[in-house]
Amino acid sequence: MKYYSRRFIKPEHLNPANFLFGGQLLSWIDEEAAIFAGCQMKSQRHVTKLMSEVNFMAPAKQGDVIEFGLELISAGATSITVSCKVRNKLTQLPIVSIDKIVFVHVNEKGQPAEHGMRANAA
Ligand SMILES: CCCCCCCCCCCCCCCC(=O)SCCNC(=O)CCNC(=O)[C@H](O)C(C)(C)COP(=O)(O)OP(=O)(O)OC[C@H]1O[C@@H](n2cnc3c(N)ncnc32)[C@H](O)[C@@H]1OP(=O)(O)O
Repeated sequence: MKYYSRRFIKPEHLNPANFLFGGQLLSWIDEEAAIFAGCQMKSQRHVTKLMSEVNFMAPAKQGDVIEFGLELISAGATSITVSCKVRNKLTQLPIVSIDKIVFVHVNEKGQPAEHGMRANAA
């Protein structure tokens, strides 16, 4: 798995327990994974279809730098599946893991459309 962007945890990202808000992290993951999926499919028009179990393994806190790992798992005719891991940049300790995020390439009407890319399960 290759690690791409990094984010710095600031006060506005925290929940009442003073850890990184889970919804904020999921929003970042969706964005990072969608860009990764777009690069794989060479698509700027795709939607998130499914996220498998989200395993929050350890909290992140203010001042932490986290990084986003993404990997292509498989590709179908219109969809691709990627996995995501987020870890602490400094300690490398895992923060969250999602085995499957499915993106579907769509046409201008929002219907599934072939992305023209084929890959075997990695
Ligand atoms: C050059 C480029 C530079 C990069 C440039 C990057 C640009 C970066 C852009 C940022 C991009 C922003 C990304 C926004 C991310 C959202 O915010 S999207 C918003 C939230 N998502 C939605 O609103 C989607 C709502 N759902 C839908 O519209 C429809 O369900 C969908 C997704 C169009 C699919 O329609 P459907 O009728 O269910 O489709 P269906 O034909 O049954 O299946 C289509 C594919 O999905 C698969 N599938 C369907 N259900 C499932 C399931 N439950 N599990 C697994 N797979 C499934 C099927 O197997 C099929 O795959 P293939 O075998 O063809 O590969």
